[in-house]
Amino acid sequence: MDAITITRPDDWHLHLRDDEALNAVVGHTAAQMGRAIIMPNLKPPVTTTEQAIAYRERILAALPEGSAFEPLMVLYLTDTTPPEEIERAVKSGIVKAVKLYPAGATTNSASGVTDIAHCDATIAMMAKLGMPLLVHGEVTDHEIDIFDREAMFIERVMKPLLARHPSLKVVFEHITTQQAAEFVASASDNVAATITAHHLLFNRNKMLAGGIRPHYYCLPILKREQHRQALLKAATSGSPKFFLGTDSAPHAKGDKESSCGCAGAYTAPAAIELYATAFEEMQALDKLEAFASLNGPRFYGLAPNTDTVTLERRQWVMPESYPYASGQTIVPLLAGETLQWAMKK
Ligand SMILES: NC(=O)N[C@@H](CC(=O)O)C(=O)O
Ligand SMILES: [Zn+2]
Ligand SMILES: [Zn+2]
Repeated sequence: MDAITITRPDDWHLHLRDDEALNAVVGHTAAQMGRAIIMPNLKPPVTTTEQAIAYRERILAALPEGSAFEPLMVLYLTDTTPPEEIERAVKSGIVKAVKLYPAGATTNSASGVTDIAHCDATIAMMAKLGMPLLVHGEVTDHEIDIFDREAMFIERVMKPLLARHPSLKVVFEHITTQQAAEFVASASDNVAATITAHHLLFNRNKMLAGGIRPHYYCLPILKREQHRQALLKAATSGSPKFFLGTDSAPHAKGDKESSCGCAGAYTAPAAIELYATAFEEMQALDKLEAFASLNGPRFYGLAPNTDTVTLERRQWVMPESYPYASGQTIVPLLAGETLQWAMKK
């Protein structure tokens, strides 16, 4: 196959940041995706419907002329988010989900949830109103090895949470392990997962063998090959529970190439091309459309996009960097490397 046309995809897990950074990155996603679920881990986080409405306006204002890209907003759950905030969020029509960051688990998660028990009434309201909970699924216990934090989260948090709220819609975000893929596949229909392109394409050797490569450092951290294989299998299985979420997470070059580098891979400039490469590895390009463009809207109760995108087998070189905020630059994943698929402009 030398070209493939699919319904325009959506990104069900995206970081756009704010202000100058937002202006620098939003065009990359808007060129490919019809919609995206916008992560609320700003400084300060987007914790209220009012803040989500204002953030959405800033995103719309930052879009290139004529773009039809639609940001879908998310609230950042805290220990003190009241159930009434969920009612306001549903009423607004623009907030599509609420995000659980265990406090300390990842970038800008300091205001996250210290103990999910504090959120019980609010989560009950979400279950009642059909508001999905998006989960960064890693325990934060410093005793737990960083490579085991996702698998441990399933046992310690995810299973008890679903036992208590069996009808809650849950998206296990950016899954990275065989345990998570198997858990989601065997859970009830209200449980789904996003998978990033980088976790489908790379194992931890890419980050650590023959030199430490900070642009491959993200959370949850890349795992061993066995887990990558399980993710590829899940993404290409045809199950509607798995869908595209890039977790494209921009950080300035200097904040990545540092003695204490930030977590996050910037994949937005070639998101759909990277997924096509991963699906081709499994000889499953015929499964790409469901994963990228159909399963996500179905889970969120939305219609698929009505236009299409075409991918061509054509080599191109990923730029070494793009402009970012405050005169800084941002290094995309696979900077300077040759990609095999290109989106037709
Ligand atoms: N994935 C990451 O490594 N980083 C994300 C946060 C997140 O999604 O956990 C970020 O905001 O930079
Ligand atoms: Zn996360
Ligand atoms: Zn993320």
